[in-house]
Amino acid sequence: MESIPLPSSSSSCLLISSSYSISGRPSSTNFYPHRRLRKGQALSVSCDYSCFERLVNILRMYYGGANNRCSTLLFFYGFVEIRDVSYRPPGTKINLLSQVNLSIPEKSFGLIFGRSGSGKTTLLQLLAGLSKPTSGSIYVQRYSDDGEKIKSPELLQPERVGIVFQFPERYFVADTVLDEVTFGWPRQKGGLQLREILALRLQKAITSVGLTGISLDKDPHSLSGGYKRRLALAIQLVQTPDLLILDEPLAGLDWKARADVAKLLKHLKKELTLLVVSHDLKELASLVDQSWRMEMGGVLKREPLPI
Ligand SMILES: Nc1ncnc2c1ncn2[C@@H]1O[C@H](COP(=O)(O)OP(=O)(O)OP(=O)(O)O)[C@@H](O)[C@H]1O
Repeated sequence: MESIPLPSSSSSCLLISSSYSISGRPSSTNFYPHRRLRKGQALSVSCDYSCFERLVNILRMYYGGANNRCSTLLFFYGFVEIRDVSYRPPGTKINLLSQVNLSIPEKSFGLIFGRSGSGKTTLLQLLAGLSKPTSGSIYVQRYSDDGEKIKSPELLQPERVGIVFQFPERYFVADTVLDEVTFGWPRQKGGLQLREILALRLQKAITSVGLTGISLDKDPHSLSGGYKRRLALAIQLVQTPDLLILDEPLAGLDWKARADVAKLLKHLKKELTLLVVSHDLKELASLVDQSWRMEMGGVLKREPLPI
């Protein structure tokens, strides 16, 4: 981990939390290029890999000056790693996945494509913790910016993973949008703090998927196809996952809804790691940072999109 010592009188720090996002909390009014920050307001800047280095240099210049208020500038980034994972359903002799390796950086967009029946959904189910690998492991590893591993790998906790299945609207169970999003939340009255946290999470999820114009009393089944997908995303986002996996997010939508969902995914990529299985390569191509082909027999190969 790189740490740049800055004046000891400083009381706030700027933290680079991954190779793609930068966040900080100024202790007093501060200027960030083109932006004034109020006391206590968090700064979050996202960029794709190509602009990361430039952004870091700007931050070094800006926060490295004599009047800066940062005590440290830390660089580290995390990867979700799948190592040598094989999967054979219990009671069978067929390997559906064979020595799969995959590494996806935080806050990036990975896409897995490949023929029907090759094992893509099976891999997503392992990532979501719905089944366990027969061998191999799935974990989160943090690295410093010089590529050194920081502490031991952490197991990828299923509660930190959101999964949106193919045609998620088929699994809607509630009569209102609000009940659908908050399904499974504690029904007893929690403390004020818990209720505030839940209300904030709800508001953030609804806003980030663009459902603010929709009444929370509306029947989820009466929404348009695109809005049903937004709702399915909100249901997952409200759990604040680190990794969101999506199985065929554009399937069955008309062209307008497909374009809307693709735009929404582009927006979500700034906030969390997305791993998507899709046959809709052209529509998602502009979002993709890394792609893999799943070959029959569950063999995964890193490969550019064939378009
Ligand atoms: N529990 C199971 N027992 C035996 N075979 C299974 C089991 N689950 C899935 N399969 C088989 O594993 C193969 C891979 O299925 P999977 O759904 O992962 O493929 P996929 O690449 O996602 O396909 P598609 O693109 O059509 O969704 C298929 O041949 C499927 O029939």
